[in-house]
Amino acid sequence: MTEETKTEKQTEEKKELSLQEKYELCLSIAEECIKPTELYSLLEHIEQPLAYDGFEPSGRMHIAQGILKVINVNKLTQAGCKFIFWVADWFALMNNKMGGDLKKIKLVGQYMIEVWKACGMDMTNVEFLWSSDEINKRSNEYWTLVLDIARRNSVKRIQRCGQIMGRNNSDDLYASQIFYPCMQAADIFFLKANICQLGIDQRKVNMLAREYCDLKKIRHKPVIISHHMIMGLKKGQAKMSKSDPDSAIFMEDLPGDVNRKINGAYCPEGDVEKNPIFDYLKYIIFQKVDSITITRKEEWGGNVTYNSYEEVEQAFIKKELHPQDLKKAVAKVINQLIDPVRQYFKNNKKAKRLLAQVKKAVLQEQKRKQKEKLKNQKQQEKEEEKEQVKEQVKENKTENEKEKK
Ligand SMILES: N[C@@H](Cc1ccc(O)cc1)C(=O)O
Repeated sequence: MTEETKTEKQTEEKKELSLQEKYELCLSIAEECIKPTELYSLLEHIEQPLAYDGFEPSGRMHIAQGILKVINVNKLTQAGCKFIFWVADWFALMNNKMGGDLKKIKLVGQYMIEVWKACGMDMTNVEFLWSSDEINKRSNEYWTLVLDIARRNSVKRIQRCGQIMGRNNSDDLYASQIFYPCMQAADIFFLKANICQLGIDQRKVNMLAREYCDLKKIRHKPVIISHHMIMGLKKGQAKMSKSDPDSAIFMEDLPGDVNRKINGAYCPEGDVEKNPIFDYLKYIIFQKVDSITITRKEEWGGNVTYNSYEEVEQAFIKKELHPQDLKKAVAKVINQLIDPVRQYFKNNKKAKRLLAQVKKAVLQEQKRKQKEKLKNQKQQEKEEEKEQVKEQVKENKTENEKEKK
């Protein structure tokens, strides 16, 4: 094990925590918590609260889905929770992922579970449940819930949840994308989750579930602990994007990919706001290591070790630390953090085969999407041409009329 990874934070060790410590550990995940007082009471009165997160198996896995999720899940299980990962295979299908091919979606789901296992998720109190299996097992209960949620909400209200499927409010939705939010809200009650531990992009549907509790007079509403969404690496990219491979580090990126992407990342000198490198430092790196060492020539200030995120931030703001030197150190730590995943997929035969299948499916999906985009472009061009012809005819007509007069 290397120097950096040897100093993994204590949160990953098992020790009995006080109520206050558990509460603070849970809150440390939150960009937003609704509501902290309810969270406290939950931890106080329930022996093992149930937390859940869901994910669409939809392609490659970026570092936020990988390492950030592991950090959050480990914190919650250490705080005494049980954690359910909802493998949202049907949701990926409804959202037209992997060309709507459930077989491919399931393959990606298996791959994602393997990655989490490989990068240090403590599995003791973690369970993976596949949405299609669980819904089929208790289908009456599930669909009764979904229909009740659907009948109590307007189409407009459901459309406003578009962000949970990566859609804008103004986007045209498929009919399946109207089912989707109703089903996601139902999941919370179906799974009997006490805590919704999803990204802040999922807050609208979690709020809808809390509103549903008001309508149904359900006393204990689910507590929402929403985590931060890590920025994309390029300038102005608010979030990581699977369609732009350089916007994020992916869990099976090679060292050369990591170095290139971090080197090309937006990191303006002296500015820590809207700076993705600082997002990585705060939410990933300093969650996993206690210090980071910058190696540089004597003439540039010599080597220096920072023992906290705040120390790096201060040095950067004071311009004692140059973006280039920082990037080199950041790339090195990221490479160390994802190396166990690389090794696992290299050395474990079954995992290796799975990765090859996933890569093939992802490639097919990319091609399909490109084709679809091209088709849409052509369609649009055709429509524009039609419009132009119409305009022309109109103009000619008025010309003729003028001449007649
Ligand atoms: N909407 C989530 C996936 C999800 C699906 C169902 C859930 O109950 C929870 C989460 C995503 O975009 O990744």
